[in-house]
Amino acid sequence: MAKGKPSQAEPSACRLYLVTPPALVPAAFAPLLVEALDAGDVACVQLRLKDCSDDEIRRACDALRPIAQEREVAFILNDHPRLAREMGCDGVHVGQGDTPYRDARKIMGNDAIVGVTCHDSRHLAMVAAEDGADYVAFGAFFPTDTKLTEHHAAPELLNWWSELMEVPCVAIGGITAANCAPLVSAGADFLAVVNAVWGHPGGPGAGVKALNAAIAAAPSDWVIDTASDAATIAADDATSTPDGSDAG
Ligand SMILES: Cc1ncc(COP(=O)(O)OP(=O)(O)O)c(N)n1
Ligand SMILES: Cc1nc(C(=O)O)sc1CCOP(=O)(O)O
Ligand SMILES: [Mg+2]
Repeated sequence: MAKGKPSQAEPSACRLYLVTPPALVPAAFAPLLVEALDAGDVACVQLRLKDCSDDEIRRACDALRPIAQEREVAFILNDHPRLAREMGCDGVHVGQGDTPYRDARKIMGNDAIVGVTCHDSRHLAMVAAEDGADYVAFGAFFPTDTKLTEHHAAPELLNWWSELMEVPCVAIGGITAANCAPLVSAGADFLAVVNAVWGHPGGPGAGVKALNAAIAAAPSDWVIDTASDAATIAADDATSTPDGSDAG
């Protein structure tokens, strides 16, 4: 995953960020990961195993990390900076209840990617960016069955962030090919998905293709429909920059 911010002039600069299912059998999952990564454009893969031992995570890293890195796709481990460093991952993702960003950075070193969950909070995102995070993640944008979520983010947050900040932003939570356009148009640099790829009825390759196509087709301009207080997108030259106090 490129650490620099993609050009604002390219509406399709938004890229896919795959997050694994929370439980998997590495030998069975490896061909599915190959299928997904060979189907289209993917910037990075996050290994997100919940309720697994360190050794189970090590075994999954050994099986899956080379598949991503051989394809120049960044391999990021969720939650575990020490394991991420030990296992040669390209980065780590930490949430607000995990190892604090500054400790994760010390463990991983300056060249690694360290991303931070910021829920729907402008304040958390500003702090993470000022501390040096490589990306901030906002969510959940839509209902999801993959994880119990307490926070709900709206596309306006992505638009505000991308107008103001250089640090890339990741959108996560219930994102599908059918609903992702407003997030792309609002300025998301990456769309992080689980079920839209691993649960796609046509298989993960079809999931990646559908998301790549939806990202490419998303309108480039962002308009707020103030009458309904909902974010709507219009493919015209109008621009709007929502500005307000921190909701988070
Ligand atoms: C890209 C991305 N964004 C958010 C999360 C969620 O992290 P966290 O809040 O720590 O919750 P868990 O994923 O650890 O359950 C993420 N993993 N990745
Ligand atoms: C891991 C995770 N974090 C979220 C957050 O809001 O921080 S939502 C989420 C699950 C994303 O899975 P799916 O694409 O299947 O909805
Ligand atoms: Mg976490």
